[in-house]
Amino acid sequence: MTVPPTGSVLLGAVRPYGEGEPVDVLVVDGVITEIGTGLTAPRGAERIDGNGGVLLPGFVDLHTHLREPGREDTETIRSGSTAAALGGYTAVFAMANTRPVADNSTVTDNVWRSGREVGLVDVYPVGAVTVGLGGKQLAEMGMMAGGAAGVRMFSDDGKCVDDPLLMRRALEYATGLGVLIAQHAEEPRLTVGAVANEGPWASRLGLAGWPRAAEESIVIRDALLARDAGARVHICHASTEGTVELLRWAKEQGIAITAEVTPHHLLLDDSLLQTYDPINKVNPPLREVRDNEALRRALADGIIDCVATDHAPHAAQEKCCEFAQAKPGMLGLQTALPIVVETLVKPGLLDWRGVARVMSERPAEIVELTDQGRPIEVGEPANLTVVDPDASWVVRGAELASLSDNTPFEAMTMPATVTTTVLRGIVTAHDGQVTR
Ligand SMILES: NC(=O)N[C@@H](CC(=O)O)C(=O)O
Ligand SMILES: [Zn+2]
Repeated sequence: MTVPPTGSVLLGAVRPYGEGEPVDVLVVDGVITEIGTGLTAPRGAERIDGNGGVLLPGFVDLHTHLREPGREDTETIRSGSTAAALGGYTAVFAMANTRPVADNSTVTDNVWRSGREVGLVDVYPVGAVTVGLGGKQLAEMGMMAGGAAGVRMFSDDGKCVDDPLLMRRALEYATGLGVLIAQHAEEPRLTVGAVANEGPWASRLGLAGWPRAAEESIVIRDALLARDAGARVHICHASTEGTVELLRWAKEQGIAITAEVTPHHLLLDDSLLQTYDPINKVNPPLREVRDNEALRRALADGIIDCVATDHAPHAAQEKCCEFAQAKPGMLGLQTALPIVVETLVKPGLLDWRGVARVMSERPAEIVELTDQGRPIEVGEPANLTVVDPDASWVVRGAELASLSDNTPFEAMTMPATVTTTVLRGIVTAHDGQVTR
């Protein structure tokens, strides 16, 4: 593996974890070398004024869809990396449901190399669990794990590995390889034709319901499979109150299960469907207010480990048709942090240390990254994000860096802004612009 480039920068007047008086943070060759006041930038180092902003470890997204290869009209590794850097991310995990599917090391290594070439964020390819996401035959996980990309997470996301025996084998195989399986928990026999949360809104609007049991039955099944296999399992985009209770139970039993929640499942509920606007169509579907509340509490108390965006770009023509025909998925990279501020920081459920935990530290731990999600201390790698906690802005899909516009937060006011992102000492984004 080639050594990645590093940079030197002086971040002036920042508040690590939003605590105390502003300090300067000096980064030399990608490593934090000094934290104090009145520091001067060595020759060649850039100086960025943090204006008293909150300094956090760079965010790590375990669930991003970059659409390259195959649908470069909707997102590329470059455009998605740009959105990620502007959103405060220093690492993203690019899901395998590309065309061709990332079920072999040629694809995963190419995604890895392209991410490095762009250089705005570390792009970690996720390998498919099964060949072609077909759910029938295990993919060559060992080859992908052993390739240049060193794939560390596998998922058929977009589809569930619904065959229990195959899932059991995948968990056993992954354990041997020391990698993680992330499950899109959806029992497909319960969601035939389903497009909206099963509940009063779906009934009223005549939309086919996606029952909670479709998610929860797979969550509990996979917890038990992981228990028996002595394996770790990660649950993608948890969306229901019931899933929270099952995760709580499984964790109490000592089962090695982790889970993520998306910003949209923290903030939005299925009453939005009354507009019939397919912009609000997503998998799993937007649920109910009680689910939003349960998911927020679960994130605050650690039952849900982290926030993941499920950034899912789609072309305008795939989002403007009938609700039932539209593609599911919504953008997320540039709005994730402000939504965490809105739903957790403002109500007092999380402080900035907690934000660092759910956006950076836990996701890095889950995939065993040793250079991300690290404490802001001398000697640590400088993957960092500066947030202006009071700079509000209005979301305009057309102005986001993604090649697609499908944000459900159009025209909403976001309460906070990522101002600077630093990857190994290289400023990748500052004041709304990427640097490369
Ligand atoms: N979440 C979605 O609604 N869509 C994702 C797939 C997925 O994450 O399940 C996509 O690839 O578009
Ligand atoms: Zn999914």
